[in-house]
Amino acid sequence: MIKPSKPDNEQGRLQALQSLDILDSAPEQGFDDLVAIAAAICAVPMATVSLVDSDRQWFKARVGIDDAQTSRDCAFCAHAILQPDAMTIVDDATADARFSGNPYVTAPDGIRFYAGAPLVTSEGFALGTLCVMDDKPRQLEPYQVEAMQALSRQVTRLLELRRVSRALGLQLREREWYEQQLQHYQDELEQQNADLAEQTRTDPLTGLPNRRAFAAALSMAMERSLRDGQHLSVAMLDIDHFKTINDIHGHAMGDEVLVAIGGMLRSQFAGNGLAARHGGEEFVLLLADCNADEARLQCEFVRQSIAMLPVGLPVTVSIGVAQFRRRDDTVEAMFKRADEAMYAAKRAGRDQVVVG
Ligand SMILES: Nc1nc2c(ncn2[C@@H]2O[C@H](COP(=O)(O)OP(=O)(O)OP(=O)(O)O)[C@@H](O)[C@H]2O)c(=O)[nH]1
Repeated sequence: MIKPSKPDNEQGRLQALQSLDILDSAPEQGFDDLVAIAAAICAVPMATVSLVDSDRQWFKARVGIDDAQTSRDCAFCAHAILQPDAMTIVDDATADARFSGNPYVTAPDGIRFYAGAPLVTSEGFALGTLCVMDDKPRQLEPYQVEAMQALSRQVTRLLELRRVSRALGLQLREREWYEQQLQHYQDELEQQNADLAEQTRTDPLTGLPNRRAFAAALSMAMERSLRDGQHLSVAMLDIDHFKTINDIHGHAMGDEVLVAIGGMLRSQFAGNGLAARHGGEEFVLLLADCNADEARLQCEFVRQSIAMLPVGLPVTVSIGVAQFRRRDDTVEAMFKRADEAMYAAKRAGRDQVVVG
C-alpha cells in the first residue's frame, strides 16, 4: 500500500473545505439522492460523497458503507484528488500497488473495484470525490464514466449552492440583527425625546406642569371658550411671607411646603381645570367653565385648604383672579390681570382672594 501524498494546494484546499462548514453535518437528501443514482448507474453496491479532511475522509452521503469516516492514509479518494482533472478508476485493487495492502482491500469481502470523480470547486480545489466501489473487480462502460463525471459536477454545484445559501442566511440574520438594533435605538431615542418633552413641560420639584405648559393649555382653553361660549378664568396664587418660611425653617422646609401645596392643587384640579407652578413661590390655576364669581369661590376653597395643610407651620396664600374677556384678550393680559389682583390681595393684608 502506498500512502497518498498531499496535493500542492493542500492549505488552500483545506480552507475551501472548512469554508463550506459541511464536515460532520447531518445527511441531506440532495447528496443522498446523487450517491444512490451513482450506485444505480454503475450497478455497484457502494457509493459515497467523500470529503478529504486533513487526516481523514468523511462521507457526506453513503450507500453500502457502515463507517462515517476513515483515516486519510487508507482513503482511495485521497489518491483520487491528486488527479483533479480525471477520474481515478481501479479495476482491481489487489493488482494496484497503491491499494493492494490497504486494510479495506485485504479485509474479507474487501474493496476490489473503485472509481472516483473528483469534486473540483470553481477555484480549482479538489475537495473529495463522488465514488463508487464494488467487492468484485469490474470495468466501467464509457456512458457510466460520463454519468459519474456529470454527477460529480452536480455534487460540486450542490456544495457551492449550499455555501451561497448559508452565506445568504447569515447575511439575512445579520440584517435582521441590525434592524433590531436600529429599532431598539429608535425606541430609546423616542423615549428620550418624550422624556425631554416631558421635562420641558414639568416643574421638577412639584411635578406640576410648568409656566410654559400652562400658557399652552390656557391658550387652547381660550380658543375653546371662544368656540363654545363657556366662561374661563385664571388665578395667580402666591405663598405669603415665603421668604420668612425659608429664613426661619430652612430652604428644605420651604421646598416641602411647595411640594405639599403642589400635591393639594394637583388633586383639586385633577378632574377639571389645571394647576401649574408659575415659578418661585407662585402657582397659577386654570378654572374651566368658571366666571369670576365661581372662580373666586373655588379659590376661596383652595385658600382654606392650603391653610389647613398639615405641614407643621402656618401657611397662607394670596390669590388674584382674572376672567377671560372674549374680545381681544391674550394669555399675557390674563396673567397680568390675575397678577395685579394677587398683589391687591397682598396689599389688602394677604390670605385672601381678590377678583381683578
Ligand atoms: N425653598 C424654596 N424657596 C424658593 C423657591 N423659589 C423661590 N423661593 C423663595 O421664595 C421667596 C420669595 O420671597 P418674596 O418674593 O420676597 O416674597 P414673600 O417672602 O413670599 O413675601 P410676600 O410674597 O410679599 O408675601 C424667596 O426667598 C425665594 O428664595 C424654591 O424653589 N424653594
